[in-house]
Amino acid sequence: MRLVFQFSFFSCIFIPTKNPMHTRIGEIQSYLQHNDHSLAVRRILDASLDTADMTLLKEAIQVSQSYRQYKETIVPPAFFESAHALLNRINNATERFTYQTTLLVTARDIIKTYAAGNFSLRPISLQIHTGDVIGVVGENGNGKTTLLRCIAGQLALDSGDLDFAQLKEPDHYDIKHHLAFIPQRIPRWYGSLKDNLHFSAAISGVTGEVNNVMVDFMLERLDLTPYAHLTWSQISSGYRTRFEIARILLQKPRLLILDEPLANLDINAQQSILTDLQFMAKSVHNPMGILLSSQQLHEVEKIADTVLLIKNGSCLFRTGELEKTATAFVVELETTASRAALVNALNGQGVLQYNGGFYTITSSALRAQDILAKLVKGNIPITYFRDITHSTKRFI
Ligand SMILES: Nc1ncnc2c1ncn2[C@@H]1O[C@H](COP(=O)(O)OP(=O)(O)OP(=O)(O)O)[C@@H](O)[C@H]1O
Repeated sequence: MRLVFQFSFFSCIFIPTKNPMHTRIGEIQSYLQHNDHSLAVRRILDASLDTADMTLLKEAIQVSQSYRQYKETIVPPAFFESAHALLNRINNATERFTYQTTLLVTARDIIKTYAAGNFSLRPISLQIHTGDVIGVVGENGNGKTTLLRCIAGQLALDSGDLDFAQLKEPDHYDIKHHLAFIPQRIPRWYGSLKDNLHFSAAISGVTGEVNNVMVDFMLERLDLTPYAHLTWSQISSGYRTRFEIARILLQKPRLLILDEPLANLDINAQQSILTDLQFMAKSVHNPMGILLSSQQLHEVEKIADTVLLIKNGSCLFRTGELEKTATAFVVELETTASRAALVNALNGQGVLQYNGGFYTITSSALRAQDILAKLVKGNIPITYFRDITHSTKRFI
């Protein structure tokens, strides 16, 4: 159990929230105030990166390294003092920052059929701007990877077109350097994790002292510092995913495409990597567009601006459209109660469907909270409840 030291100094901090960076800094202060230290440290690292100031970056690395010593113990006032002092300096350094989005890529009616096999990706269109997080969800074999590889320029299209707004008449080489693609199976590397990061940064033109600082930064940011000296075979597949994200981020891509990044991560790491990616995409100074595929649709829906549900190669729905088309309220429920008890509690105002493990309740009259109220009133034991009215889950 972690013991927490409450530092009253924070109650008197005030930073006006007139620009997006100030809003972010205000949020970080709130994390610190509410003892969400780990999240605060990750966000301090991100905010320092936004300043592109090596001195602030080094201080943020120190704050993060010192925090690691306090895990499982009392977090002392000195940690809060240095974190707060750094936040003030970041705030001053970002005084004139404004947030702008830029169009990165437009895919229009792209179609792909593999020469071998029967699979076709049907016409799919989408746009990605800096700051966007776009999730592609669907069951196995429905075309998520194919769509991502088409947009990454790795597969030749049968028809439709791909327009990279920032590139004039791009060839494969230009596209490859404009975006970063993290595949589902991460290729093996040799040597230590840290040496590989130094190398990766160097071939992207990051050299000298900046190379050292950026590698230390990424090691801290992706929680890799304790594993820095280890090799491929000495780290778990989840940490290989983190390594690959660190390696790619050192190249500062404008567009990041990740195929099933959650596949090897435990549930806590899934949540934190997704919220971290969302935060990095919306970086005030250096925003990027993110396109990712996953089968974890609830997790992706929590952080993505748009979610595309792919079924048999077609885009069945995308969030936003769902809200317009929803004609009934739908919830998902796990209970030990019998169907008869549920029907009785709902008093005929919902249609029940059992999907093996879960019930789905559809009602045109009752909103999720009304359904919940009726179930509670009917003394129905509930182990899981989720409103999926606006979720792509309705269509799976
Ligand atoms: N190179 C290829 N040649 C022929 N068929 C292929 C090729 N790559 C994929 N396919 C087929 O295309 C279909 C879609 O595959 P894809 O990998 O895009 O699906 P997915 O939704 O990403 O699946 P998963 O969740 O299992 O990764 C599958 O039926 C697959 O067998």
